[in-house]
This record gives sequence, structure tokens and C-alpha cells, in this order.
Amino acid sequence: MDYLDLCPDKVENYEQKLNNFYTEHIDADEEIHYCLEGSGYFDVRDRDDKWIRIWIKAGDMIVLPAGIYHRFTLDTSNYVKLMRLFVGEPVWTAYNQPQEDHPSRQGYTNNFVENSGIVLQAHSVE
Ligand SMILES: CSCCC(=O)/C(O)=C/O
Repeated sequence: MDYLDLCPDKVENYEQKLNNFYTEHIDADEEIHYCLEGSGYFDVRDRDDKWIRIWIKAGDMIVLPAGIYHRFTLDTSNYVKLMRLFVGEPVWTAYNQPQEDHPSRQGYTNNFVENSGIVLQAHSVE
């Protein structure tokens, strides 16, 4: 477990980090983010490759399976504090899209997209 306090005063290379977080990528391991303060957006792809935007605020938790394409950005609050939970040692390597041959991507596709009864689908909001 670690904490990420994402604001300009507390993070080295703030702009670069934000750019990296907003570049579409996968991770090799599952990541759980619990929002302690502030807010922001996680975007994930639905099965038709449309973005689903998830707004997280204090008290919200999101589980990102290994291999899911995603990205993160702040909202107008410009601040988020996240508790990040993971199994074993944290590996913060982001694999930028496309990663169709990466084992975690193949695992995600097989387990969540092909064999899941739950269909992730984006809905447009008027
Ligand atoms: C602001 S934490 C989310 C950044 C991210 O997308 C990621 O995969 C970190 O490992």
C-alpha cells in the first residue's frame, strides 16, 4: 500500500506525471485505488473501445483489473489523494497502448471481455 498526493507542491515532475497518467495504458497487475481526498476521473474502455468516464471522490474505491486500458486525470478540484493497494511489491510500470500481446492484456481479454456475462458499455449522456 502507498499514498499518492497529487498536487503541484507535493509531487516531483507534476506535469510529466499527469501526462503519463493521462496516456492510455495497461498495468501488469491489478490496482485498487481508494480516494481519501479530492477527486478525479478514471477512464476505461468498453468492449466497443468507447471511453467510460468514472468520477471518483473521497470515499470511492476503484479496482482496475490487470490488462484493462485506462487513463487518469484530475477534475477542476485539481487535487486528489489516493491510497493505492496492490498484491506484493508495487510495480508502477505503465505499458502504453497498443499492448495486445502483453500477457496481462490477453488475460483481461479472455477473462473479462470474452467470458464475462457483464457487458461493459458506454452510454452517452445528453
Ligand atoms: C493517479 S493514480 C492512476 C495512475 C494510473 O493510471 C496507474 O496505472 C498507476 O499505476
